[in-house]
Amino acid sequence: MTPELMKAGAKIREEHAKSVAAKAVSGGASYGRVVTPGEVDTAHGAILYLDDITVSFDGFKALNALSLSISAGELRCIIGPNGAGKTTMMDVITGKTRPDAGKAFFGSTIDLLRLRENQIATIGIGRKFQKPTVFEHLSVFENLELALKTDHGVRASMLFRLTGPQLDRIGEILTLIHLKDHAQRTAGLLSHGQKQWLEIGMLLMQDPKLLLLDEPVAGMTDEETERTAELFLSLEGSHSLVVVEHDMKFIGELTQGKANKKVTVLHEGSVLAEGSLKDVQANDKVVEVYLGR
Ligand SMILES: Nc1ncnc2c1ncn2[C@@H]1O[C@H](COP(=O)(O)OP(=O)(O)OP(=O)(O)O)[C@@H](O)[C@H]1O
Repeated sequence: MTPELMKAGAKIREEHAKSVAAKAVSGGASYGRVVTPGEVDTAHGAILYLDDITVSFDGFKALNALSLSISAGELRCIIGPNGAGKTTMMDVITGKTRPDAGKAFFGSTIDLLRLRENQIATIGIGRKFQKPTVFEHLSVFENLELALKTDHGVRASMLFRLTGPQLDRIGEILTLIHLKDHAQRTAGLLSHGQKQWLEIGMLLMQDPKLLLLDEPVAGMTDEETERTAELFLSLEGSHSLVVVEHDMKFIGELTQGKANKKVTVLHEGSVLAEGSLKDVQANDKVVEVYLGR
């Protein structure tokens, strides 16, 4: 494929993402401001805004009037005991589960509840599930390359050739995820932690604004966990991150030195407490339902 055709393809994809987001734009939230369709409007500070979200399964409320706001560039840790509703919350944000009630906005104008799951994946929300899902038989490099092609057809993917900037981008991501020296290695031969990093790299190739990370360090060694904390801290600011985790040492590493960094505790489908790690750890209700177990 020629660079011109690739550019044209990229433009079509960009237009598609814009039109998808434009369809979901709410007039009310942005009243009085000019908003470019497809742009994530964070002028009010929030990149993600959940308001009064309720999800019921056969009458049981997995989410119970959950409200949460994540600022643009923020790294928010979410903790909570098993069954607190963390996965269900991620499912609502990514369109996998429809809530019975409430609002969910990406920026102040994109109404997530008006979009389908595949549409949400194109507007800048990347989700990493707990288990790594890399292509084991391909090399690390090929996995990252493939992440660029996800919205190409089969034929276009076969003819796909990387441009200089795309090669540079893969190089940057390889460095970021500590896999520069393993670029040609078969992904299946990587350690569990390296596979997790590779999958995070694949998400980053798609340039998401918001990253949702579900228990990213489960099964990692201490050293891998520390390096993952460094990676996330390096993304903070340029990306917004929501990290669901049980590993309190990891949460400590992510919040270290920043007393005002917020940690949210979910319990029975709602926010039980929110504040610095020190504050939530000292909160009696939190100790009772979670940390004290
Ligand atoms: N599809 C479903 N049908 C019925 N109940 C469900 C369904 N999905 C989740 N639940 C219930 O909703 C509650 C919240 O589940 P969820 O998986 O969101 O919790 P979680 O905080 O992610 O837990 P964990 O830390 O164990 O992953 C649980 O009681 C769970 O059993």
